Amino acid sequence: MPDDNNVAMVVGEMPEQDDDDEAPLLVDAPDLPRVPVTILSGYLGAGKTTLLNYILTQQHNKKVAVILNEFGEGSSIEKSMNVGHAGELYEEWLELRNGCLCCSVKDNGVKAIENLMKKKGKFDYILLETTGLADPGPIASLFWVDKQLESEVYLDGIITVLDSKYAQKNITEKRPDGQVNEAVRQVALADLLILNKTDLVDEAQLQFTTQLVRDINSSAPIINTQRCRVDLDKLLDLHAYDQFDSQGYETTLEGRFEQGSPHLDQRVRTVTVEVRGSVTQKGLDTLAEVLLWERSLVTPSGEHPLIYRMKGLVSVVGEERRVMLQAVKELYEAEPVDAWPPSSPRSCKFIIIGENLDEGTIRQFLCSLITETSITLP
Ligand SMILES: Nc1nc2c(ncn2[C@@H]2O[C@H](COP(=O)(O)OP(=O)(O)OP(=O)(O)O)[C@@H](O)[C@H]2O)c(=O)[nH]1
Repeated sequence: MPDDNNVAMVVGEMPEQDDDDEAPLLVDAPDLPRVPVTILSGYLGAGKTTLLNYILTQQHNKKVAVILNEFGEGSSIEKSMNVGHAGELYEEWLELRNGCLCCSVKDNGVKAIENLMKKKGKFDYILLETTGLADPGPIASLFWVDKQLESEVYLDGIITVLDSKYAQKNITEKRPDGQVNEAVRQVALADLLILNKTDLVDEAQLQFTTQLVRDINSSAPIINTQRCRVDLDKLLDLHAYDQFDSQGYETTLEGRFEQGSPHLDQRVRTVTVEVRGSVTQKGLDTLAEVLLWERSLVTPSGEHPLIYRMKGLVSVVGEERRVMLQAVKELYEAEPVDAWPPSSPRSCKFIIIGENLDEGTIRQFLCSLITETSITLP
């Protein structure tokens, strides 16, 4: 049983509903050394393998493992890879000259990687390349593991590579089933966006594509590259899932009045909200239930918001520390991080990316969870 200071560390999908009003019983997670996993996402031909090759050949003093992912794709999609040696498919670990490792994993999940680590010894970093048509959401869920399960790996972030020449076409393409297409999902879930192949477009097209991408995900930094050449410090150790992205929040705020370039599918966008005051433990539970699990919020046009990604930094009644919220689809975590600065007024900040987000509806809902001063900030 945790003591009262150890509140609020929740990870979970939709739990069995309980009738009582009790706050979740939570303990602080053990702090174990763990290996970061970066998911490399991006549409077909955007430059994911080019980025991998680039990282592997840089000086970084890290023993990096590259994993070609076929998670969630059934058993045998054969992708020829050319990391290190053109055209070969690595079923087994391949050791590169600089000590880096490559392999292709067909089993699902963290366990497969942990087993591989047992066989090959620990490495410092894992890069996981997804297939060009993969939705990174379910893959992120596999690696975003409850700290209390004491996994040896943790999700550092999702990097999405875009082809500057074709991104506009890929993003605006309508799927026959009316669903949001994969290119849009890959942009929405990114913690870092690499706008690659800038040599193939002029300044006007680059700006147009940048705006298109910003309209979907206005919190992730965008880096323009040729052949994915980018400072490794900007790619690795993002800690996107264990820190609140204050810079991303500010960027989104700055960009919010510029949103609205006329791309064809504006269903997916980013909304930022700050509400002054504190939320109760019960309010936190309601937030996850209504926004993520039941999806019971209704916009004026009768749609239900679908959250792809949510990040928050909130004040919780009775908790002296700031509480960080992280969510990917239905997976949700709330964890106290650090003390509130003494002079800083208590507030709750959110960055939300998803479908059918109506800012007014979301703001009103979040205000309804606040028990103390419910002054809405501009
Ligand atoms: N002109 C130009 N070509 C590039 C750039 N970056 C990568 N390419 C080329 O684009 C092609 C596709 O790059 P890959 O790195 O294989 O792309 P990918 O995302 O791994 O491709 P898939 O795995 O098939 O989805 C290759 O021929 C690269 O050499 C760039 O900045 N400019």
